[in-house]
Amino acid sequence: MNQKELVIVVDFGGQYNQLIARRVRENHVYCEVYPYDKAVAKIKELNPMGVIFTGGPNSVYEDNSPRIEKEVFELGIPVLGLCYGMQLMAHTLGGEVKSAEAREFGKTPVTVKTDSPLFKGLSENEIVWMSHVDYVAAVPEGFEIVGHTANCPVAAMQNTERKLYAMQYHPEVLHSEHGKEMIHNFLFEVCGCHGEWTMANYAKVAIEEIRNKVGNGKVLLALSGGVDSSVAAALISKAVGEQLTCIFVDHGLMRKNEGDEVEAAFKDSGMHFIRVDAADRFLGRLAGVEEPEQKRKIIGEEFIRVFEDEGRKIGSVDFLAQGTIYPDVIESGAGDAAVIKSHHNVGGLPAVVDFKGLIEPLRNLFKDEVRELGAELGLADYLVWRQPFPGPGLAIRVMGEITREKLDILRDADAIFREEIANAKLDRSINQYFAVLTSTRTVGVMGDFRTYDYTLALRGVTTTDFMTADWARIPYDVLDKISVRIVNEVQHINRIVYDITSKPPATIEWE
Ligand SMILES: Nc1ncnc2c1ncn2[C@@H]1O[C@H](COP(=O)(O)OP(=O)(O)OP(=O)(O)O)[C@@H](O)[C@H]1O
Ligand SMILES: O=c1[nH]c(=O)c2[nH+]cn([C@@H]3O[C@H](COP(=O)(O)O)[C@@H](O)[C@H]3O)c2[nH]1
Ligand SMILES: NC(=O)CC[C@H](N)C(=O)O
Ligand SMILES: [Mg+2]
Repeated sequence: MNQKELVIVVDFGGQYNQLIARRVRENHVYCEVYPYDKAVAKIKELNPMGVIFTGGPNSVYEDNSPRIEKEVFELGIPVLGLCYGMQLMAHTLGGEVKSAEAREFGKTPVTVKTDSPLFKGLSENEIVWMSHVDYVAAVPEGFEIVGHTANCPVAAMQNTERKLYAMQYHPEVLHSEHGKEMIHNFLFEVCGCHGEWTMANYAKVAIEEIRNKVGNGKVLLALSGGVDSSVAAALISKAVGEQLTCIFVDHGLMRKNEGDEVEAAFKDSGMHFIRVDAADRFLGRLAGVEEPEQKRKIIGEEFIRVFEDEGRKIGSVDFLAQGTIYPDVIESGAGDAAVIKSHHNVGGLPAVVDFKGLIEPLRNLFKDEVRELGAELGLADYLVWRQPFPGPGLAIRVMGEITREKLDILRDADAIFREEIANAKLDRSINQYFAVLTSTRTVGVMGDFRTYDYTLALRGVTTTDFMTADWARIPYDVLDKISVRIVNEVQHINRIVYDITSKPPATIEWE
């Protein structure tokens, strides 16, 4: 890994911080994220090419808002402040930050100075994504304003001599139309990066690291057959071969036929593979539980207990490996970010675990990077391009209490939905699609009889990183075919709705 090309993102608690890291990496510059209170020590230790401050929910003029040591601006390393990061830069260096009367939110036209290195190659009028109430009312001495909007006097500022730059908006979000170019400009025009970091390098370093950590020990990998754990399996197997055993837990919350499909895919892969039938365990513990976070925690814990039991059977297993990726970590509330959902493999992990250590070689990667790595490792296309399926499975797609009957209804409906999406050749363009069994019942009429049955919701989204998503525009005739088939073929569903919310404000899964 070319550490010379490192950029450090300083996390002030924004929800999209990992996206910044991702944008940097898209430029083949390696990037790591550190919380604001540990960042300066890391910056001094690692001497990165550049530093980026993220946004965050606080206001700099409040007493307990996150700060950073002033010396970070004096190290001669370029700094780019975004949103809260810009406000903090202004505040720390003697500028003024105030609260505005109204929030500026959403796509906003901005006027920029194209002679700033940040805007090289762009036009004077750009569209950017704003999300703030506070604004910089006066820039610090030595700074010039290089961007403004109708409501925001300082949308971008710079001090080229000290290599300090800032933007009030979020270039990392795709809604900022040339945000990628602005980040590229910071990396290449300001920091002087060359972009030499690749997935082939990542694989090489990760394999080395796993080997060193594991030594002669044994590793148990939680393998779901999904993209992440399949890629983790390939990586760990390359690193420690026979020392790896893969455990697939069939928790009774899988989609139709999925258990058998996963078994078929891995049984003859050359890796040690064990399928555990744990449906009774999981469904027993989930009986009567309605609250989504509680379901997630129970599933997270039960997974671990199953792995521990299997570990004991194999004897002296040292490490538990999981296909955890960056979004799992951030959405479970890493650093100062709010907890949106406890992903079973992170926030749902019990405090006491019967293993010496965890191995999570994909913990810093985004979904599309994982796929790129999978392809690099020679994984089959159908595994690399599978749509993601959450570890808690159908438990978070049956709203409220889970019963075997509801699971069966959902499985059948979901299978029809997936089949028709594949028939319409939409399975690559819609990145995730599934059915949700709501707990709402409504009145219908079927063959002259009154029915009082469940409402099924269909969800389809387009996204690359699963951190933000748009609802998929599935053609009406495809939706119609799906609706007719499900109501005809699956008992106890008499109404179907299609989810037309993006993320944010909704999430992809319903629980
Ligand atoms: N049924 C399962 N059996 C064993 N391990 C599992 C199971 N479901 C999830 N896991 C573990 O939890 C991790 C996170 O689950 P997650 O669904 O995010 O990833 P994945 O299944 O590997 O990939 P994908 O996101 O494509 O579904 C997995 O990588 C795997 O280590
Ligand atoms: O392994 C997982 N364990 C979980 O607990 C979990 N919750 C959500 N997801 C998946 O993560 C992506 C984002 O989902 P949300 O927008 O619903 O948070 C989507 O791809 C979801 O399917 C999970 N995956
Ligand atoms: N998104 C942000 O970083 C917001 C920063 C600050 N809390 C504001 O509202 O202006
Ligand atoms: Mg999965």
